[in-house]
Amino acid sequence: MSDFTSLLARLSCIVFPLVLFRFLRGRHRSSNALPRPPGPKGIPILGNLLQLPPSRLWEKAVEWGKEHGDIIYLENVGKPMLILNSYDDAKELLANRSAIYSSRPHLTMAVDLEKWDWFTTFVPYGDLFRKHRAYQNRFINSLETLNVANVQLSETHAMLKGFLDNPGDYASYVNRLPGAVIMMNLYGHRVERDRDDPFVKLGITAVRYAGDSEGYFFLEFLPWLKYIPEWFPFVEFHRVAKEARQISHALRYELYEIIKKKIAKGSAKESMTSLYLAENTREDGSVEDEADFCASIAMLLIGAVDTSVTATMTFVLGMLKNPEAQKRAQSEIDRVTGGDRLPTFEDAENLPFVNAICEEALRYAGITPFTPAHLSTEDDVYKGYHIPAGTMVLANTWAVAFDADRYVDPFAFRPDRWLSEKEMQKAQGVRARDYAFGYGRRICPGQPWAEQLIFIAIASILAAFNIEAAVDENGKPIPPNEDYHPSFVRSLGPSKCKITPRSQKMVSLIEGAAEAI
Ligand code: HEM
Repeated sequence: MSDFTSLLARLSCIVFPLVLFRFLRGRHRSSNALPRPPGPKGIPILGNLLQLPPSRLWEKAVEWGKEHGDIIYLENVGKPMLILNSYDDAKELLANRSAIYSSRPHLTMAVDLEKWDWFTTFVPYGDLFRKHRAYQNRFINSLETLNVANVQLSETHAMLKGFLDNPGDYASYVNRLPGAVIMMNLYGHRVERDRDDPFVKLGITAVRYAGDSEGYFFLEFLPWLKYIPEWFPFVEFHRVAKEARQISHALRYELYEIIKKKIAKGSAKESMTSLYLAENTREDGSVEDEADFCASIAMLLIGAVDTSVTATMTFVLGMLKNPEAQKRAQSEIDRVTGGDRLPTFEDAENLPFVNAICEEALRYAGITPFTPAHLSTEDDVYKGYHIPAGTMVLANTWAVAFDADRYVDPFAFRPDRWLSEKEMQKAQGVRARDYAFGYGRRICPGQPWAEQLIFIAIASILAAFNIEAAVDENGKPIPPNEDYHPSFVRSLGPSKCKITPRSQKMVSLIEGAAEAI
């Protein structure tokens, strides 16, 4: 955001009478009600708007929590916002009371200007949301429909081959994996091994644009600013919105149209799209409910394309931070596979420590530090506080994941925490998978797909490779990269490390598996 726009935003709200009117009306109403939950004191009219940091609000909320408690109430230009720093509150409001906490706020930048209105994450609770869910659940929650496991396994083997051929570039193979699987599931589209796929790239770009739209939060509180004409000097958001609109349209329709033609020629592989078209193409060639179907599957691409990458990159980081855990997991795998085959999904139940590593990667990664905002649709009372209808509610997953009252040494990568009865008692049985995927009716529909992929990716890497810190010119280990990019979906770049096959046997197993793809 340019300084000018920011200044304009702040000044104009002081003179804008409608805002003043809303503020006065809000104050009058609240005087008769129960108190709002505690939170940092704001200033007249703007409320807490100027206290919101440009990024890492989740960390600021932890700081506020020390003074105000786990439930933090803010008001930004009269718009109520609630941050929930504890798991119990998030579960109570967003899951147990999900009948009234399952909508989404209307976002000026993302929805009005960038036209991500078809993103499931931005769709308010109602018929359209239910329709998206029905399409998504049919294929992604019942993984057998498209034989997802086979695709996940063979693309994991392609990743191992990449590690073998080009270990220094391991991050690019980790990045490729979920995109390759989901493209095959959704569209029957094969992502080439050694080339950037334009559609996966489109998906990643879309996540970036949609995530970055948060940076224009002033538009959410001063939505009339969107009417500033495009030619107005120094107004950057219109340019960004224009780019995003093109990406939004391309993502929703372009690949779908290509696949539709392939299907008509009989040259496409079975996928969510081919099954849908087979069932829903009318005699005149038109397709039932096409626009919403396109939207709900393109959203699955968005959901899948980078979230599991952060978990797998965090796993590599974890192995560099905790080499003992790596050795222990490898011995566990060798006991189950005999060291002469690659792991399969059926091995999962016999690999508790590997599962604990997956869980720790999910916790440590803090992939979505805030659950995307839920919106309350009715007035509510909680713990003696009044929560007005229309409150934007953010569950602070980052605060829960690194809560020292729940987890011993939360900033250490310690998979054994999930296997210790004593530590699980302290954690009150709350596992990373209980909060990493959100809550209630909006819970992530891709959870089973993601957990399965993360397991097979991590188990396979552990079975086949040793991951060690690289050393500098003085022979000292180079510290791993822990610098997560702080966005709506956190991401982590590669560390300088050595990735070497554990045995000649593993080399030939990987070569053989890769040839079979
Ligand atoms: C480790 C991987 C993943 C994590 C941590 C994750 C996390 C989340 C979270 C926190 C939400 C918001 C839930 C809420 O508002 O309460 C969400 C929503 C969503 N996720 Fe995921 N996700 C992951 C993988 C996936 C995958 C693989 C897919 C698709 C195959 C997917 C598709 C979606 C969709 C469509 C939504 C929107 C749901 C809605 O607004 O109702 N996600 N995810």
